[in-house]
Amino acid sequence: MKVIFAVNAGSSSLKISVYSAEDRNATPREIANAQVGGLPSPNAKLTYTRGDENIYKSHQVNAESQDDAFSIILNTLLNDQKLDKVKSKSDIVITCHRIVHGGKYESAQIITKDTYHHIEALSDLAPLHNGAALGIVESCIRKLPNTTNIACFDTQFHMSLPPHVYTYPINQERARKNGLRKYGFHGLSYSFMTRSVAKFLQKDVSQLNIIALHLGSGASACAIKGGKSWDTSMGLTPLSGLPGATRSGSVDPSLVFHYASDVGKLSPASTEKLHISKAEQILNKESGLSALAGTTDFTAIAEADRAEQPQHALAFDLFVDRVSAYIGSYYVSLEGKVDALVFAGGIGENSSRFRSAVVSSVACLGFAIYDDANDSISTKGSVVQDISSKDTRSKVFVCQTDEQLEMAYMCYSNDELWN
Ligand SMILES: Nc1ncnc2c1ncn2[C@@H]1O[C@H](COP(=O)(O)OP(=O)(O)O)[C@@H](O)[C@H]1O
Ligand SMILES: CC(=O)OP(=O)(O)O
Ligand SMILES: [Mg+2]
Repeated sequence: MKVIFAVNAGSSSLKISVYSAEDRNATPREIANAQVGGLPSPNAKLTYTRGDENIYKSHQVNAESQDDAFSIILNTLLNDQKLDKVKSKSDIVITCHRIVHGGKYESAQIITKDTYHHIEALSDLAPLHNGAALGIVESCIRKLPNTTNIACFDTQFHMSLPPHVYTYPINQERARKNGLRKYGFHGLSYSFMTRSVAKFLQKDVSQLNIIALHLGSGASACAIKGGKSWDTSMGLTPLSGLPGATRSGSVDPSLVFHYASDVGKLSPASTEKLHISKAEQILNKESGLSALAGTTDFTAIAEADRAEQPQHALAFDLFVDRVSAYIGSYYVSLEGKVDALVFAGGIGENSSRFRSAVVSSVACLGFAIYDDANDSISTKGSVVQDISSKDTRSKVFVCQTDEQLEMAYMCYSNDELWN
């Protein structure tokens, strides 16, 4: 029996799921799940579930960083007497980590000194993520000496992008030398969605074409052709494409030079290890929904009275517009052969109003939803839920994506990682 930890450091959350497996061929079974949301904050919220039992629903904790949140979750798990498979730190034999930027790694890797340094070198390309995730890897090396640490990359799913999609039209020698290309992110989520939707439709993964939307604090879209990533909206870094909670998404690159004269300088948030310019700080952390509406709480944005809070309405409409534009573009690049449009992520799974607005705006492509189904998505329901109206050619689904389960699945299905 092995106990696996799956650690997912998102930009605003830390999610850890604990799995047990009796043997190599058993499916990972989740025995506990803990999340700290609203990071970083002295009012962050801890949610903890053991089996079917909710222990904490929204318990206030002080977590100024992802690493603080990791210590809080580790202590919660170790102090829970009823979690009998995790009695001590030595019970945790595999810890898989979601690493957002993995450069050109095509598969999950055991973290050695070399892999660690390689991931560290990529940190500047994912300033909200890699550094935080590596801080947790370091904590695991220190605090869980029996564990093998495994890096599962957000980028690996997108290594199938064709050259005409991943290439930027810039000097090619410079592009190759500096690794300047589209990498794409949220790959663990897209890989989970692909497997789950194929299973739901009883189709072979290699026959599946979908337009998948992962809409969380970071938001992206992905065209999946024959079960593989064919195009995606994020690029060299997770900044491009759709706007996010605090990220601008794509803007005219020249905007940077007109924003203010000193944005090329190092941001005060830079550290010895991580160098970010003021421009990167502004576009990654001070833009997006928060710059438009003054909040990153999408429920508040979606439910606001349009006349009383026009800035909320603007943020909502702008997000609908950008998401719809990707759906249109990917519908064309998939030659109209689309099995389903799939919504996932904190916003995609929870905001029926947003799904409804997006699907209305792409109705000309033949998508339509059944309102009753859209309004009654249940987190206790199945992983994939169909919200399309009856007679549509292409389906609309909501998928409760699970990046942690995808990582556990990768470890279970890979001999090298398992042994
Ligand atoms: N019930 C809800 N209705 C609308 N939006 C929600 C709801 N729950 C969470 N969200 C939004 O989802 C986003 C966080 O998504 P999530 O995927 O958890 O983030 P992360 O990128 O940190 O993994 C936030 O913008 C939050 O406001
Ligand atoms: C890649 C990325 O933006 O991740 P998240 O949405 O978890 O912040
Ligand atoms: Mg996320």
